[in-house]
Amino acid sequence: MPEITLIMLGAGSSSRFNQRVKKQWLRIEETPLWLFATQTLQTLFPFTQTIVTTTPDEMFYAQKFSPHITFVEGGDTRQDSLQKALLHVKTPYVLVSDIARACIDQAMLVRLLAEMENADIVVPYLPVVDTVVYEESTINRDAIKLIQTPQLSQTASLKKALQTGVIYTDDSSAIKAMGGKVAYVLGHEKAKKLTCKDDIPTMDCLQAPSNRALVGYGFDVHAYEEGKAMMLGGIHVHDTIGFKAHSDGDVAIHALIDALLGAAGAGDIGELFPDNDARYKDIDSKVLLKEVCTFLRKVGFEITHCDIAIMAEFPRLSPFKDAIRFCLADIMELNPVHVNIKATTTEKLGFVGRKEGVAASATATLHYYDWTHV
Ligand SMILES: C[C@@](CO)(OP(=O)(O)O)[C@H](O)COP(=O)(O)OP(=O)(O)OC[C@H]1O[C@@H](n2ccc(N)nc2=O)[C@H](O)[C@@H]1O
Repeated sequence: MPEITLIMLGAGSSSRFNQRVKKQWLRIEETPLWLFATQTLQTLFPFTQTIVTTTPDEMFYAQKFSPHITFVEGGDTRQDSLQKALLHVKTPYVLVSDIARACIDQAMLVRLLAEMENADIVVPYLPVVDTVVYEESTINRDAIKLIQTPQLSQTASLKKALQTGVIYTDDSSAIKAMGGKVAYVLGHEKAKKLTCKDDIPTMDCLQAPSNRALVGYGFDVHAYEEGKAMMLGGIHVHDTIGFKAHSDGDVAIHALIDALLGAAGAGDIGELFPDNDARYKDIDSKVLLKEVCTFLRKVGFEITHCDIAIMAEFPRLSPFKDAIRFCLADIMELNPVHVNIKATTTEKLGFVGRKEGVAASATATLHYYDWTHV
């Protein structure tokens, strides 16, 4: 069995998809597209290693989906990402595909494998069936090939071809420019690339996202600190007694952020915003909440509900509950009725009862972005 590494290129900006969600993160049932495309190919061949390129800000989250994939930070261009991934390839052959081509079939891969020892690269293509006019002249359409991926290269040839510094739109162009041998095999209509949202209905291998509700839980505590304002739920609730914290100490927002991250399986607030990072010194936690909501929508979630309980003997929060609700609803772009705020004392018990600090817990509910109605 030939040793082949699979490289899946998924670090694109998804700009032409032009939705809040990036196309890489559309869910097929509960699987993000990048993992669905990867697993589709992995079921067709026992690759020695699988490498996925992703953007730096999504890397931490993508890694939570599989311990068996090598994740590599992508570059500014497809070719940059490919060259970074190739640094990790040790096998004589490499299959390079775009996660946007998610519907690859076995027969197409078999055709690529059949030619792999006869060329530097094997490339799937589609013939042109329409009449083609080039600069007002009709040209011979039989001479045209519409190139697809995945493309199967001899690793050494591909690495060498990309060293010239010239930017190519695909691997075969680079190898051809180097004088390498290119073998063409018939591709498949199904292997079309998901580029714009209107392409979705043509991707017949994609199942609709799950409609399961995903619920997360968060909890945080902060001690009082005199000499600073208290921000709670995004609202200024006291002038001279605030919270001891690296940020503004908004314990309600921190619990809410942990609940949102929990529902997505994305870890906790301290992983995203380390409390020793100068960027977050005295930061307004509303900024952190907005960043988390934007990230969650980018990676394929809709935010549907949250419920926060604040445990405090001081200050009295009833006068602020509605202001907190509307403030957080605005940041999360939620109907305020779906942002519930509760406050309770602990009947003088524990650190809250002794007025040493405030605790907050929260739940948050997410759903997968439903692309079937795009
Ligand atoms: C908001 C920030 C940023 O300014 O700081 P504060 O303003 O609260 O101080 C932080 O995100 C606030 O993170 P938070 O998670 O509440 O702080 P901590 O309780 O100290 O935990 C910090 C990090 O250490 C990890 N941690 C915590 C406890 C523990 N026994 N083992 C751990 O590994 C947590 O997973 C977390 O990622």
